[in-house]
Amino acid sequence: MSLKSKVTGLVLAGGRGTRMGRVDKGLQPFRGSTLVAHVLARLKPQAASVAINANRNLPQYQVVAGESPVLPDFLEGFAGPLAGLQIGLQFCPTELLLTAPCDSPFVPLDLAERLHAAMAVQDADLAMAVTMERDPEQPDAAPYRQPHPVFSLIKASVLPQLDAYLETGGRRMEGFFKSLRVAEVLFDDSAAFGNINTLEDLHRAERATAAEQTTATPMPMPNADAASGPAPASPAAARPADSDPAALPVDQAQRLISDRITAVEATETLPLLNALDRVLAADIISPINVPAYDNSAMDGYALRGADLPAGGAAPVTFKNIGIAYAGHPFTQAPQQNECIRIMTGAAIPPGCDSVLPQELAAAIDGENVTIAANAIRAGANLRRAGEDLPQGGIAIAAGKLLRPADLGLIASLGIANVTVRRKLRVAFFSTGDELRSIGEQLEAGCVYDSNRYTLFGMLQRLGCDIIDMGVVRDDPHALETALREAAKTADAIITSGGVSEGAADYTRDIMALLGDVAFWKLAMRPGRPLAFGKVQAEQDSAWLFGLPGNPVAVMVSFYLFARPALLRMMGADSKLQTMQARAMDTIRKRPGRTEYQRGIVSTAADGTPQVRLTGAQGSGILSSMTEANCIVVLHQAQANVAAGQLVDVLLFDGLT
Ligand SMILES: Nc1nc2c(c(=O)[nH]1)N[C@H]1C(S)=C(S)[C@@H](COP(=O)(O)OP(=O)(O)OC[C@H]3O[C@@H](n4cnc5c(N)ncnc54)[C@H](O)[C@@H]3O)O[C@H]1N2
Ligand code: MOO
Ligand SMILES: [Mg+2]
Repeated sequence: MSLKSKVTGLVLAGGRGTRMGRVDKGLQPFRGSTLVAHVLARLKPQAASVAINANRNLPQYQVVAGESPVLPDFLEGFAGPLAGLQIGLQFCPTELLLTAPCDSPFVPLDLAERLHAAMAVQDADLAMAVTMERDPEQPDAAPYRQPHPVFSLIKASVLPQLDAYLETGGRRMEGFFKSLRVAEVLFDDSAAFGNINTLEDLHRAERATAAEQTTATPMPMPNADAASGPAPASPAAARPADSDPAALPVDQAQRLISDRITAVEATETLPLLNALDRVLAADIISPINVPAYDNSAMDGYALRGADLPAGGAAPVTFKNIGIAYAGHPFTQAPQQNECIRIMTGAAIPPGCDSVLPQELAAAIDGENVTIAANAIRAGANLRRAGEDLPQGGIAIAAGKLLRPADLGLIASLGIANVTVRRKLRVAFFSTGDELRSIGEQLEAGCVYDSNRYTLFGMLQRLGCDIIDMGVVRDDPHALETALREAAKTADAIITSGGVSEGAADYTRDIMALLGDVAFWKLAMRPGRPLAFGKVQAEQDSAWLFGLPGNPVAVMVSFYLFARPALLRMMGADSKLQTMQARAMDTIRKRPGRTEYQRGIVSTAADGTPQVRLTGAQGSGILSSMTEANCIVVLHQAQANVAAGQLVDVLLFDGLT
């Protein structure tokens, strides 16, 4: 049963509109229709049916609602959203009710899906959206959690509890929620939950181009009309007041991305030699003990430990009765004080449990081998059956990116074919009118496109199937075509450029039009702007990573955001390995953002790791990137680093 068939949508439009001069908020004109029509249009694809809760102007709401019901509160006197929720639950013909207020024209299109996922995992009665916000007055202060109780998915079965709560005179949503098991779901786009509270907010949002509202475009997606022409209003003025450009910390952005991304399902079974650099889809279970039998770790003499003098205190002489070679076992058990000449890897003869390395024999005289006092312990120099891998044990766990050692281990088990995840398809292109490809004439004001080459290299290293889509001009139609084509063929799309606020950068507008894409300003340097979300092209979709255009920023953003996400899609572990090294010089650093500085890690005279920066750290300076073998990570709260202090270092690990 699809989720949609279990969900009834409810647009909450029953308020008094106090902050909007008592006008009926939902009916305010907005982008060619009304606010409530936008919310309705965004809930409809997520629900079997949708109702509107309204207490005034019911005929007008009915016009917007069409066939859908318009439900006035059951309680008297504008009792607030809980009264709307009550009538919604009374009406709700399905298991679940999805609510959104009438002044949130940008409500996410995956609201039901994401709330439901959390509800199921946490066995909750209700799942509610939360966002991380920053105080615009105090940009350096820690972000805080902002709950959005009116954006909730609620089990219809909680109605008796709500009735009881309202009966006691309770009117606050948070108060009622205290009696429920509530799951909170972190959404990354504050603007989507930005209600339009004042007429001023409304006019500001109305003036904005559709595209600047990022995830905000109502379904169905606007056509080319909306995609043509530059954005007239300045983006800062265009976004709702609460989508403050305050920067998002790196770890939060990483979590927001990883929360949404799942591994591709499809797998394929390949001959072992073709599985290098692929991600194992199922555990490799050892069909045998490795080693399969007890064998010698040394060339020497196999003997019975019991024949060594007690405490090993005296020399002792053994009689050699035969030879065991690797592949040619000696099967006769020795008698007391007899030994067998044995080679490394040969099976230990029956009854033996110790090996004397031949160089430790005090004397060899014909078949007599004399062992000096204390030369070996009983049990020495044996490799026991199963000591590497026991039969039936997990030899390699699913999710491992197979490297040469893994191929060797799998081969040691006699396994010929392995099941791996299918390769990821990643499309990438550069954006910008100033870009020229190698071989083209470099006119004044132009630069050669380097990002496509760094991206090519990094994607290739990750083992993706790559689709190089070249340079796309700063032209809305070309960008739309490229993004659509990429969404049809690829699992992920990586673009560079156009994600900041520049006037000729159409990338943001088009990305927003084609999908549910958030534009972040991150508290980091380089790599401040980043776009992330899903681009849709009919039934197909792909995750989009819109990386900044500056040549070093694109690499750092790839490394920190795209790479872990792609690895996650590949079903692989994505942890980045850091180490610590001593700063060789002072490093200037401003608290409040994470800085990633290019460095060279080396070994100091005392053998410990040390690091120095590669020089100019501008985000366009690629030469200092090529010299580097690591990134020095200067954390958000960190200030200037004195020479000799330890700093965290991310090794490139072959990626760059
Ligand atoms: N007013 C503001 N301006 C900028 C901000 C900001 O917050 N407010 N952020 C700055 C930061 S930080 C970065 S990073 C850049 C990112 O800008 P875009 O992603 O929009 O990239 P473009 O403007 O298209 O290009 C920036 C820069 O990089 C060069 N570039 C782009 N693509 C390539 C390529 N494929 N190969 C080589 N070089 C490339 C391009 O020519 C520009 O010089 O925005 C800042 N501005
Ligand atoms: O951070 Mo931008 O990413 O300085 O180049
Ligand atoms: Mg550009």
